[in-house]
Amino acid sequence: MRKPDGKIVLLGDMNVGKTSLLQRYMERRFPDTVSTVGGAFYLKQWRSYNISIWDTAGREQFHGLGSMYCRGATAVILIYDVNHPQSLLELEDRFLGLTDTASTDCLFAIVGNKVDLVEEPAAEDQRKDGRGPGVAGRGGGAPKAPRQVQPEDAAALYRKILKYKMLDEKDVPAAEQMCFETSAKTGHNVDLLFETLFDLVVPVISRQRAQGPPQTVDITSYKTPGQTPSGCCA
Ligand SMILES: Nc1nc2c(ncn2[C@@H]2O[C@H](COP(=O)(O)OP(=O)(O)OP(=O)(O)O)[C@@H](O)[C@H]2O)c(=O)[nH]1
Ligand SMILES: [Mg+2]
Repeated sequence: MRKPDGKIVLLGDMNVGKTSLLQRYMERRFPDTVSTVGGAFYLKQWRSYNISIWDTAGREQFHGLGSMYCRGATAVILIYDVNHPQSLLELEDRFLGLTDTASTDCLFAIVGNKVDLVEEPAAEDQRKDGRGPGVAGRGGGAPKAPRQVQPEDAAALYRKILKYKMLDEKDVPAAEQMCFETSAKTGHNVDLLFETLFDLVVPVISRQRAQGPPQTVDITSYKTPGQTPSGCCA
């Protein structure tokens, strides 16, 4: 098997839907999942590149493995559940530090999943008593609840990440481009998320290739002070 050219890692608290998102994209379905143990990856060919996409475990006891999975990552997708504000806070508190092992030009995307469970106040959904569709939801589907996390909260986290990584907003994709709301259940924005990232990752991979392997010090070209032509204090 050819070594992957790039690596994308999914991080986030347990139950936010990392495995479901990846399966929705790769297998075009929304199967029942079991909580991930360790990690697993898919290979995706995008143009002439092979990209590995790593699903990780959100459970606390596997936390230590996260930085290993992030090693050399070209992009990290940080996932939270739009119905659980704590899962967004965890991204900053518990997961961001794991990305210290990622590539220096690593890209970041922030994803609010399970948006299908959010009760949006659309005009046609308003009941005569002025309340929304209620916990029974529209069309008798899963119970919906008012939105818990605003898109601006995700954009604020994106900017914090840029600060943490000491990146200038001018040199990286804008928050609007890198913050998504998805539903692994309905497929909403799932292709957009992965394919936007693939398109952004490709130039990073080709830039890394052009630069070649990391520079090493060539000790044969090092001159001891005795060999150096004296410049000043001889
Ligand atoms: N309604 C709804 N449920 C979802 C969605 N995505 C995932 N789920 C459900 O949420 C639960 C957890 O999903 P997983 O994909 O296993 O979550 P995970 O982030 O991989 O969890 P860990 O492997 O424990 O870290 C499952 O019951 C999924 O069916 C979504 O977009 N909408
Ligand atoms: Mg999982």
